[in-house]
Amino acid sequence: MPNASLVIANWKMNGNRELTKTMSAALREKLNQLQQVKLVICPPFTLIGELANQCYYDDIAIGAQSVSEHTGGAFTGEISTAQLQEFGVSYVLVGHSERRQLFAETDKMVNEKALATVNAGMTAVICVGENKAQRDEGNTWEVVAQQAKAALANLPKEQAGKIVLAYEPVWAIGTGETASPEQAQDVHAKLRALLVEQLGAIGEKMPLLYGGSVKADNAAELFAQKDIDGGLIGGASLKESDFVAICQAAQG
Ligand SMILES: O=C[C@H](O)COP(=O)(O)O
Repeated sequence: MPNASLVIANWKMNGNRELTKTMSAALREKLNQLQQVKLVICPPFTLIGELANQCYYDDIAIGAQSVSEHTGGAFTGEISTAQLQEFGVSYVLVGHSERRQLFAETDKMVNEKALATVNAGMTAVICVGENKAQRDEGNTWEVVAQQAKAALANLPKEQAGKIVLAYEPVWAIGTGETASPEQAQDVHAKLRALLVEQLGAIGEKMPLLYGGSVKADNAAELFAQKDIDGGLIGGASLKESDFVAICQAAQG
């Protein structure tokens, strides 16, 4: 039986005002059947206000796809934690592989962004994952552990409740090539142990999400794994019927 508790939509640089309406309406219709699953949507910055208005009366949380590690000032193109919070944002994706690869975000920046997010009272969804070459060379866990440890550096234990980890193998993102449930569970179990080692008993309860080509037809099997507590969904979060089906798979 799936035991997933958190499903996060990452629209990336997709979507428009219309999608904020149709997606929130589609989810609203099913919310009473999805009570065990926390739903979060991370639209592009410009759609956050509109989506927050659409979801105001629903139990759907709003997330941002990134945030600045700085609190304000001369950082053209950036956005601060306070500016996000003013629009009702309560989750922030941190260290997504696209940010790391395409926008040169380093482990140090990921750590600073995660700390800025939790210190502001929001939940940081820290993304980690190996690329194809790293997996083929047998370095998956080494890479993932190093990213996770760096991202969690200096995190006060009492803030651990505001951290979610998302394992996203880079080779599975947007490729249609999903990690098998066994491959994903293997990494999740190791991440669970790492969290317990670093943060103590709360590590047992911290949500661990899987992301990478999660679709309506493979979600249930992934979510049924012991240490997979939900999903970070890209492409399939842009179509109402697909995303609703994934959320239903999480509910079980
Ligand atoms: O943030 C979401 C992940 O990058 C997964 O994207 P995807 O579901 O399109 O593979």
